[in-house]
Amino acid sequence: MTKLDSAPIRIGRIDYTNVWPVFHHFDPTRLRAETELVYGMPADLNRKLRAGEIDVAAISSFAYGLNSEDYWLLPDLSVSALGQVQSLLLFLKSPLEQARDGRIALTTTSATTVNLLKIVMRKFYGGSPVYETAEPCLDSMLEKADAALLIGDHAIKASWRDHGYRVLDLGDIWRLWTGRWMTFAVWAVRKDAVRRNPEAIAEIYRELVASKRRSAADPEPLVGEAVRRVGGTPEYWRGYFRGLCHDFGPDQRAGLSLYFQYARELGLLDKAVTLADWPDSVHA
Ligand SMILES: C=C(O[C@@H]1C=C(C(=O)O)C=C[C@H]1O)C(=O)O
Repeated sequence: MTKLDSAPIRIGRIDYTNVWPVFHHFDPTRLRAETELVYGMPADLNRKLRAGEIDVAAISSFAYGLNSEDYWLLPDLSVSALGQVQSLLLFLKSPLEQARDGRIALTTTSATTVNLLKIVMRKFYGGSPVYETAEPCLDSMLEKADAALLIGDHAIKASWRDHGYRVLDLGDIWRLWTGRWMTFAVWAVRKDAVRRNPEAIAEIYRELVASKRRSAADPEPLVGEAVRRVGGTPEYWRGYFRGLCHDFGPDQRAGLSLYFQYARELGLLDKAVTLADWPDSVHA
């Protein structure tokens, strides 16, 4: 065995509640493979997977589109929704008519949703705002901008505040204009990591799918933990998890393909994207 073969597999875990169903029952200590969990915001994990600092991760689906030739998708895992998500939110300080050609602050943590917002503004609303990237803090973002985009738990916590802003849910808008599902995150593995250690990746994959199934069968443990760790009510979290889908079937793939097509039309991506599943996962 070479040294590389025995290095732990580094698994990226998005530090937002939306991925909990896939990770909640995933216990790395039970695996035969040696692993290390790396927590981060989606944008950090996108960069780390690209740089080979981690091997397999939940990442922004847009980041898969940028680097698809180096990655395989772990089949049937995603963070998707048909319509409202509750954690991909544009907070409007100014009327939409003004924000459309005004100034919009984008959270540093996202890749999929910032580009979804660009598609929405250009293609659906016919606007061309100036974008600036900012740390995910609603108050400082809106000091100078007409609107602010937050995702994940930052969006959820901001939505609970008595802020007085009009709020648009990007999942809702995508469904309204396209009728499609949207996929915000996928699980991707580096092709070189699979070549080095196919059995370990297969084991990790099996355990992630098992966790997803257990969570879908009984979300209550996740609901309880979300209340304890993030706040809010059990009813809120039941509704939140119900609105998310962690499968990646034909409907989700069709929605994501349309998003990639629009992103390419607008020059946000410079090539067409093929959704390529890890072929050996069938043996996992
Ligand atoms: C549903 C969500 O999906 C996500 C959105 C992402 C993005 O915009 O890049 C990346 C991963 C997920 O966290 C969310 O953040 O609330």
